[in-house]
Amino acid sequence: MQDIDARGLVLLGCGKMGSAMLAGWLARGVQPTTVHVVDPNPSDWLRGTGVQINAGLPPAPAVAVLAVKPQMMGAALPRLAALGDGDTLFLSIAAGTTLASLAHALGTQSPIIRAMPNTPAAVGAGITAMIGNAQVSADHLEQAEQLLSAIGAVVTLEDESQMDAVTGLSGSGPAYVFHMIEAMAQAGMSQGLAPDLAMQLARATVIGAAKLADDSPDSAATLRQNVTSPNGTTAAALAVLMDEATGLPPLMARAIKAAAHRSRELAQ
Ligand SMILES: NC(=O)C1=CN([C@@H]2O[C@H](COP(=O)(O)OP(=O)(O)OC[C@H]3O[C@@H](n4cnc5c(N)ncnc54)[C@H](O)[C@@H]3O)[C@@H](O)[C@H]2O)C=CC1
Ligand SMILES: O=C(O)[C@@H]1CCC=N1
Repeated sequence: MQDIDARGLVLLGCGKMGSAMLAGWLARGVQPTTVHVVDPNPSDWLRGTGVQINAGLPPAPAVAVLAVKPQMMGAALPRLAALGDGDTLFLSIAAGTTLASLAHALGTQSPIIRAMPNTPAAVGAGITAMIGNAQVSADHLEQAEQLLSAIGAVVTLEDESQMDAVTGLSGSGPAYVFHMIEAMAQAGMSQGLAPDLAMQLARATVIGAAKLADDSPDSAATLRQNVTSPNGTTAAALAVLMDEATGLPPLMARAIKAAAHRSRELAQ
């Protein structure tokens, strides 16, 4: 992060994802005074970090991170278009906003990386996929890796067209798991449990299963089989969940297809 200490970092938009990233960078030792945040609604947390808020921007920061809603990009980008010295790396996490449209606004010679993180970034357990345009050097990629690894794992894509599927799978994915907690708790209530107990059991089950999946060398399929006694209760439930026509696989396929489709729509 030496380059950032010397040249500064600009963060455009500091909502849920911007603040998760900023918290990760500060925890990694980025100096607050080198970070310049632009956001019309700075949170109390942001004000307490010691970063520069809505002040003058350095003309050629090491990195400018774009974390506003895709619909806000049009209004927000002109502020950044004047920045950069040809070596300033632009890093966008906006869903659906393509490298081509970013280059159109920021200059076709600008190095730009498009990335897709997810909200577990807030606890350092995110996963981000990224891809850069032709102007991005190995140093830029390393810089982006350093910044994004402060909030979790990082993978590099081979082709930008993969980004819509990534957005549908891991970008939006935490919401599917949270909804599963809601649905499991609701189902427990339908079987006679009190709401608080049902929610406690559902949350703890998802957290425990996620930890086990993380710690164990076994595949998800093996971990599933380990729960499933022959002709037992789990087998009865999985017969419903694994039904080819009405089970979870076709439902999840439709959900992720809808998210990927929306990601493509946002690019229009
Ligand atoms: N929330 C999520 O799970 C994920 C979101 N993303 C992407 O991250 C981006 C930000 O999403 P969130 O953090 O969830 O949204 P958010 O609504 O929490 O944050 C957006 C921030 O941008 C600020 N803002 C609005 N207009 C602005 C302007 N003209 N200049 C500067 N700042 C401005 C708002 O005040 C707000 O603090 C979006 O593009 C989204 O597609 C990517 C991965 C996951
Ligand atoms: O819902 C959205 O559009 C953003 C992108 C991925 C997760 N949240």
